[in-house]
Amino acid sequence: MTDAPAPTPSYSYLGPAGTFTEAALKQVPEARGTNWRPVNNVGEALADVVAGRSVAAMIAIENSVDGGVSATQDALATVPGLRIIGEYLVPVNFVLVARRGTALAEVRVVNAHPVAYGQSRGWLERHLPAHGHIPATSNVQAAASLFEEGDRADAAVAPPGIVELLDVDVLARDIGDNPNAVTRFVLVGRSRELPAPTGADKTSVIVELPDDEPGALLAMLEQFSTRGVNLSLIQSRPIGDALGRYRFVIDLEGHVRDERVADALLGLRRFSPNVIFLGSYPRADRREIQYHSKYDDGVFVEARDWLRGILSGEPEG
Ligand SMILES: O=C(O)C(=O)Cc1ccccc1
Repeated sequence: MTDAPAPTPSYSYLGPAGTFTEAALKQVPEARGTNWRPVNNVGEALADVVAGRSVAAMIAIENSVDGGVSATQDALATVPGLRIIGEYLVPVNFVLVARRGTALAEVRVVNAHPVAYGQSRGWLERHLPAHGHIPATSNVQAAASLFEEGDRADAAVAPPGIVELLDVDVLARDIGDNPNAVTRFVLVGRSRELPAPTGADKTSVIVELPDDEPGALLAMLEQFSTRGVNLSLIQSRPIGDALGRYRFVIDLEGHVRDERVADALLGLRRFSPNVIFLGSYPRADRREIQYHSKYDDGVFVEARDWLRGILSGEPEG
């Protein structure tokens, strides 16, 4: 009897095909030749991972113009059991498209993904000052909706590649507020296995501050500064249960297998009522992490050995 072949794994991404999220997934070598599941939102992508329908999901987490994608940050804070396993960067720029024959002067209402809208607002306000906005689930869906019955929009903000997918006129190119805009995506799975350190890693955590403790924010930051750990992102998000309660989404330079990072996480864990470890993974830009030699692994190991010696009554050498 022969074993049945293992089922082809699936990866979830914000669809339909042609989105920037799909471009990010194309950068993942392990995803080649697998099933790709187009979904409508971050929640659906992560639910696929939690239920085991997909091994991982590609989700947008931050862009250089509009900042953190709050739906993603909040989902990572509240859906248990998720791990970030990789980071990918995609340059983004946008075109304004319409059904064939539409003139720019006729555009009253624009379909756009909220994050894309946030990045094209300057152009839209200058050229279509009285426009209305209808939110779309993705950049490609914004344009696809123009062909759906009952859609009230005259134009859509979409990726330049949309012209290969849909029969549209391009009313304007490069309508993004920043021509060098980049979106950062993360690949999120469930595996507890830590990727090996590469020397160019990031670690993501979400940390809650203790209530009503003066200086708590400073105490949190000291955990990093006293171990020479640099942060590449720190952003607060409301916890949502009461005014004035926040959690911090933090990306730090290094891998949890680096002694200085592990020691900083121990410090965080002692002080914070809730620390969520979201993963250690290679940085998208593969830039090697620089830190002072006084935070080398060997320095932490030596200090531990010294203490162990004291506790076990060894003579000091
Ligand atoms: O992946 C897409 O195309 C999206 O719709 C999400 C998005 C929105 C804006 C910038 C990058 C990704």
